[in-house]
Amino acid sequence: MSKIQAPVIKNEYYDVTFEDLTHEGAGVAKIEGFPVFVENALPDERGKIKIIKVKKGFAFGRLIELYEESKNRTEAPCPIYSQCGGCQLQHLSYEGQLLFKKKQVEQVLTRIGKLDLHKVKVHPTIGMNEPWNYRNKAQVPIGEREGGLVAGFYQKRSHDIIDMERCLIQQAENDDVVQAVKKICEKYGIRAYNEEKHKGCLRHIMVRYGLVTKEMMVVFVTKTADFQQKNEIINEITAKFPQVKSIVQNINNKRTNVIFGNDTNVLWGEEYIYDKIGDVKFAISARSFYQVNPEQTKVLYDKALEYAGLTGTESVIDAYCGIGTISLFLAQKAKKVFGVEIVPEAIEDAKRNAELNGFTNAEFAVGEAEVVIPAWYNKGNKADVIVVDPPRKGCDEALLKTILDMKPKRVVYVSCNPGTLARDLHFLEQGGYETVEVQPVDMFPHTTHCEAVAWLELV
Ligand SMILES: C[S@@+](CC[C@H](N)C(=O)[O-])C[C@H]1O[C@@H](n2cnc3c(N)ncnc32)[C@H](O)[C@@H]1O
Repeated sequence: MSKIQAPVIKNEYYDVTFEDLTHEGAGVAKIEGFPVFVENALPDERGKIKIIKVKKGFAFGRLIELYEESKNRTEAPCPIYSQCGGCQLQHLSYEGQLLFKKKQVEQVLTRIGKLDLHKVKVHPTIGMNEPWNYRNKAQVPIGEREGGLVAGFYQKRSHDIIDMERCLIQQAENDDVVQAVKKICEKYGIRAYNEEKHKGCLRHIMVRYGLVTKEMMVVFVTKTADFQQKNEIINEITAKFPQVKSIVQNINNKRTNVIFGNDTNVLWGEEYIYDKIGDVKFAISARSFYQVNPEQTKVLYDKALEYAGLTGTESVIDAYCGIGTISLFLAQKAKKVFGVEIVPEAIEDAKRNAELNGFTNAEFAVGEAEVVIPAWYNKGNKADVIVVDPPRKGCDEALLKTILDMKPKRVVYVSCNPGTLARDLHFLEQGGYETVEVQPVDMFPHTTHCEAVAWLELV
């Protein structure tokens, strides 16, 4: 069989029109039907590209010159946008980003979910009024340069750390604390961890901020437990930032890209800081999973609660419950909530959070949702409503099968990956459910990440 030749050649230049955006935010042009992906290009734009890599069914190009700009193009306000990989869509107007996310959901629901968009209402993406400074957690790698430390971000496709004073999607309070802590550590001669030599001390600084309570936590991730002059460093941080309520050390002695190690000790203050979403208060520890955009989290959880349609008589399962955030939102309106999560520490936090808010109708179990929930059902238990909020890979099939067996009248699916959402909705539709509505919520403005919540009814 003759091999099909790609109609493009590496290092050659082509004039193209961009038709679409990939889910990663690259512009898509077609040359004789052959897709070429180009960073920083937008649909409806025309320009000159250079082909930089040719693969079997597609190629990558670099934008050389724009002949015609999209009406949705805007100047990226961040001065380091082109170096940092954190945001991918700052060159697209915010309105354009919200449309892109809705379209992304619609495309996968049709292509993967086989859903008929005449029957399923996909709402416009709910965005933020002020889509900047929303992140409540800064997690910055630490490096060294002549005469000092650098705290910033890994340059795109490399492990070189670029110093950064301001991140436009970060809460300014977090940037202030990171910069000050870097300087304090510098003053006391703390050495940064060197990845290649596996030597040095400080690997990462993490700062968390409770948007409602204004409480802050500082976490030092170090190579070993030995952290010289920590008392002096703590004194300086607490004198400068009275809102810091907790200083924690995490030890990671491994040669790895994974940020945290297994050992975490409180160096000063509390083990937790607190924050509130709506009326519910949460204790957040250094390792807890807590949504990074608290303002939009409230929007997302309110929508999940609305889709759950609770009247106070229902028994509800919250699968993949983390520290019980959605569970406790549901507990406000349900008779009983049963939360399941794989991380034991998160379940301890969930139980503590239930107690903190005086909820006696929420119960939590540690384990894989696909094991715990079938076992619970086999013992004769049933839920009227099931809420799932799985990681990017979506729900395990064993859990989906149990949902089909258990037949709750409603399923609410909170998703951070439209592709797996569409796959799982298809499975549930095949088994007797009907998707009624899908609501994309912009949890991560200026990035390509897309969150959505779907409401399904048993037919
Ligand atoms: C997207 S987070 C949602 C957390 C929580 N609902 C929230 O909004 O904060 C997904 C959660 O699923 C947990 N997880 C991953 N695989 C799991 C599994 N097989 N069974 C139960 N939980 C799992 C993760 O630890 C994480 O806490």
